[in-house]
Amino acid sequence: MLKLHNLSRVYQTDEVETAALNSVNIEIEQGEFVAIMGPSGCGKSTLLNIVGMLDNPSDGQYMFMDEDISGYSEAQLANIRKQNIGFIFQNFNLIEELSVQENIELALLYHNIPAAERKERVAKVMDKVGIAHRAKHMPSQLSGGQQQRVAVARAVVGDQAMILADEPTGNLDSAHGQEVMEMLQQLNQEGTTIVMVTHSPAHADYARRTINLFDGHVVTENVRAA
Ligand SMILES: Nc1ncnc2c1ncn2[C@@H]1O[C@H](COP(=O)(O)OP(=O)(O)OP(=O)(O)O)[C@@H](O)[C@H]1O
Repeated sequence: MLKLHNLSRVYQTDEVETAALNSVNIEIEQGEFVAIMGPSGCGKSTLLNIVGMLDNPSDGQYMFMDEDISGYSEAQLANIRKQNIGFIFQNFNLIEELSVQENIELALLYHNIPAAERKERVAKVMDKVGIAHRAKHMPSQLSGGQQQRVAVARAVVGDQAMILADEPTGNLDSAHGQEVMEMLQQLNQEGTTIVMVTHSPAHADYARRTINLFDGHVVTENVRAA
């Protein structure tokens, strides 16, 4: 699915230079469920942002679906991203002015899908994540667990091949956190590639492989026995 080769990301501010990622080599196969762990500031979010094409590496190569996207323009990256990648964030990132249904449908507006089919897809995915009974609610009228379910629906409604989740359970109590993890597990079993940053060892256990970062380096990788 993707391959990072000697990839680095240096943040340059007035006085300091921070190497958030330092010559990282990572390969992720299609259909994998990978957890990224490590202490605060080790580069997890930076890594996820680059993998999600929201940020560019300072150095190194990024191959996505056998394409070297390292030198691609913003528009080219946006195109690949919209077709292939869904995002789930810790703070849900729903649009407050739009209903549940509209938040999910928004992800399809980039796909040139006729309105009737959009409605059908949105209805199907709302059913799947168990939020159909709240279709007309606004995000502020939902619990955190429900909001994250909407975010999961939005991430997959376009048949995205890969989901990037940045601490998806970070703002949820343990019961709702587990619900979200089970949803991700189910999507993975259906073939979606998942890359998830987490601080929770219990939630990392849902992944088949855990990549541990420290100071911008990959320090260890553990593969869970099947
Ligand atoms: N926009 C920025 N400008 C300057 N430095 C940055 C910027 N973003 C991140 N950094 C620095 O890069 C390093 C890696 O940050 P990153 O957010 O990737 O870490 P993280 O592992 O996700 O941390 P956390 O678990 O606390 O979210 C940190 O030292 C951070 O201070």
